[in-house]
Amino acid sequence: MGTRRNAQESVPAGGRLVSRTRRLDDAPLSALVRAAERPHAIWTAPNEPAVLARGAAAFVTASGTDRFASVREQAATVFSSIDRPDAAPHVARPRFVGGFSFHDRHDATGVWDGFPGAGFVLPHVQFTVTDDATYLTVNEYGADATPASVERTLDKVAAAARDTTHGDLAAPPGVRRTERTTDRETWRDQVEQVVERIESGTLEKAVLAQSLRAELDGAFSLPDAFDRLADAYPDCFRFAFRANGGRTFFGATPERLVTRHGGRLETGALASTAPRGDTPAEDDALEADLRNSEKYQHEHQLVADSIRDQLDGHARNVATGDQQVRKLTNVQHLFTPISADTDDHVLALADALHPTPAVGGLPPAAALDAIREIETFDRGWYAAPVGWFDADGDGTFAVALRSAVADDGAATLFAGNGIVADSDPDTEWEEVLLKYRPILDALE
Ligand SMILES: C=C(O[C@@H]1C=C(C(=O)O)C=C[C@H]1O)C(=O)O
Repeated sequence: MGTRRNAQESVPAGGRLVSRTRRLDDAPLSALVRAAERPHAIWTAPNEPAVLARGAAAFVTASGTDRFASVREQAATVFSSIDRPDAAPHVARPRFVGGFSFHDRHDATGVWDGFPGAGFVLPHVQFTVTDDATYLTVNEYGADATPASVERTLDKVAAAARDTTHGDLAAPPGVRRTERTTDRETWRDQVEQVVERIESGTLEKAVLAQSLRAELDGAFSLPDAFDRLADAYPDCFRFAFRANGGRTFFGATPERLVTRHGGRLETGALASTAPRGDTPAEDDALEADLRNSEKYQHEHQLVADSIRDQLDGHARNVATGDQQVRKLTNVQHLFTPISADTDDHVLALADALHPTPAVGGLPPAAALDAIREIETFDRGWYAAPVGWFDADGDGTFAVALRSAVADDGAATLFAGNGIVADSDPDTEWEEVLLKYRPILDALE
């Protein structure tokens, strides 16, 4: 993402962070995204402000098993020098936005060229969009950052934002041709391999995924794709991150990894999937099957129990809410909300929780081995944490599902499903295909 800096030169020492905020007249996110041309990052989540990042005041990268802690340390260096008026609106405070790779060992090559093991941008120009207002925050970091230069940028960007008009939603680019990393036969074989490992007692559950390359008829437009996802998946976390070479990783995921706000954390288990019905009666019947199925309940319970275990040492007073069914446009899932008290930084919580067995499996190490050995594509940032954090350690991370990485002419989509002892390869295949729908519908 963002700049060409590597880990060693991520954050120059001895800088200071100057941050100033101004409230703008009505400027909706969609119009700002259209005007931004090449935003570094876009983040929207249910019940929290949206963040749009243009340019980088600082960019931190990291790799390997320590990448969560490394990002936190580098960001702390930047935040420690902050010059920002006490009266500045808290909602528009500077936030790092970015994400992680799924695996500890990650190669930023192929479609993932430009996406490091961890990459977070502190926006130079940061728009924070709430239900009531849009704020413009300008951040500058360096030995020569001054309030005067920040104010000049504020003037310029605020004037340009006043002239921002909404612009029209164009027709989607259209998909000319699709190509799978995994054909149906290979998928059957992969599911059987997982089931064999489960039967031999080394594994309880593993999530198998695949990818789909879609060649586009027209040019990919992030603002259009983003607007379409907003219409179809209003309750999801929508995100987009742009890498150096010009590729964009984007999606609309229903899965919160964790939110930390003050001393409270919110997470949950989202696992087990059924299609939506064509009629209300059919939909109710599918929901009843999901709720009453021993297989789906087992698969779901493994995730909920594991999340509580993963929070051990990071949270107190862990409370589990009643199981619900989350209905999305394409599928329905079992969902169990979990909340707790915590003193940890959101990055420490994301580190502890990633990957939950909703996208990895159990036991965790055996599941990750199975995924690495059996899957025939590179997960990159798919199914990994994406989100934001601030100077206080508050933030939100979502699990980057229902996602794709796109350049001008093609998009690679990702989708997977949990495999347990009694999984049927053909049923799993159909469920996986449904998970491509959000992105395919935004492109076709
Ligand atoms: C792996 C994906 O989804 C995950 C797997 C699910 C399942 O196994 O039923 C359900 C929701 C997600 O936790 C995906 O969307 O690619």
